[in-house]
Amino acid sequence: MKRELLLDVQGLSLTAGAFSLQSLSFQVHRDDYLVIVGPTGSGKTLLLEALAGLVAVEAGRIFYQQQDITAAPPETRRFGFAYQDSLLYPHLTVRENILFGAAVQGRAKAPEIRRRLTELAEVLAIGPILNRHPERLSGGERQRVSLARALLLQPPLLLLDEPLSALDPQTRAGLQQLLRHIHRDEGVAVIHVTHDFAEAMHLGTNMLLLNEGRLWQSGTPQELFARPNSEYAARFLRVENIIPGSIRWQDDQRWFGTERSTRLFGPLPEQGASEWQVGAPSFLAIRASYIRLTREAQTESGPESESGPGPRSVSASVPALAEGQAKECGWPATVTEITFQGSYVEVTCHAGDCWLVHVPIAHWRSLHLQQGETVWLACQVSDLHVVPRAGQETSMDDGLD
Ligand SMILES: Nc1ncnc2c1ncn2[C@@H]1O[C@H](COP(=O)(O)OP(=O)(O)OP(=O)(O)O)[C@@H](O)[C@H]1O
Repeated sequence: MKRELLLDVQGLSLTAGAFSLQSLSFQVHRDDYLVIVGPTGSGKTLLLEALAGLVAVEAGRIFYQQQDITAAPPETRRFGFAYQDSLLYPHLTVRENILFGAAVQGRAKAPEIRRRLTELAEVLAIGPILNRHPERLSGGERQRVSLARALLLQPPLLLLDEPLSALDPQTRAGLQQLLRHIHRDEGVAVIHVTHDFAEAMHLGTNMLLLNEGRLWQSGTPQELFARPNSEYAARFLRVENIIPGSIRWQDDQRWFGTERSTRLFGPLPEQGASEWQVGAPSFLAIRASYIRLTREAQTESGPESESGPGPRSVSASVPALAEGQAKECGWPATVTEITFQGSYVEVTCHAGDCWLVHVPIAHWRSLHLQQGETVWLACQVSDLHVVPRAGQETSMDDGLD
């Protein structure tokens, strides 16, 4: 079935003070839940405001259902918009704030609007505060009122700017369920800015990573999670293992040679191989949860080099694989630190390079590991992912939560 294209953003650029959004292009289909992530000040709110018509676009075009709405006034766009800081009218009660859009259209007293208000008041648990004024609300209450206002007129497209950031974990989980329901069952497309990685993974069907007003990477959240396209994306998306080294060519295949331990990992998967330049300084980027930790030690082996034994290698041939089993590479390491994290245990291991491994609690219980022990680490060859090394180190302090 052909997917319905709702929003088509082509080369959108604008300037706000010293900041600029630079030629952003992306599409939103009716069945999309697009999450936008990026460090603070990367332009996420400005982008939502441009889509809503609240700031002027300097170049590029925005099409909504094939209509050019680039210069259309905000009230004609019919998008629901829940702001990060709620922006509720202080002189109006919560009820009047929620009904504001309907009142502008002369529909505040319409039976279907009243029904919708009652429904939203119930699911958002704001019934008891409908007659209060915004200054007497908590941050979480304000966010829920803001969501109710955005949802009242059942817009085809919802723009959400960190709508759940001030909520406690339980309320947040409830509202995430509500947003999923609105998206899946009411057929509402959503564009949702968030700093919360778990939220982005849970809700998003697509993801945009913005940095300094530019589109850095787009794809499904799972793609960005497993295969960030740059050192910046890997650090921002909190890939735990970013190991320096370079691409080596051996046995007609690409391998990753680490700088410190001089181990070869591979052969690297074909996917992405065209971007992996042999000899180029790069990083092996692997999630801690993609590495398997076991007690039994295996023997390392690897590609035969014409010039005799090369650096120690960890290859797909070790350990021996049954037919149909995913190819793995493995290497020995020493446990240096063990940290309990609730549902998993983070184990720091040294093998020339430092590796972080996340071991699920159920597996951990049978391991009985101590600091100083030698273990065997392994990952699927298909999970070996290489990112180019940027000119300068990027701070990790502003990544996702
Ligand atoms: N009206 C304005 N005039 C001048 N500069 C602005 C204006 N609006 C936004 N900016 C600047 O544009 C940059 C991007 O702001 P924006 O609010 O879009 O970032 P953000 O990615 O949403 O950040 P956060 O995650 O902190 O909410 C910031 O440096 C901000 O100070």
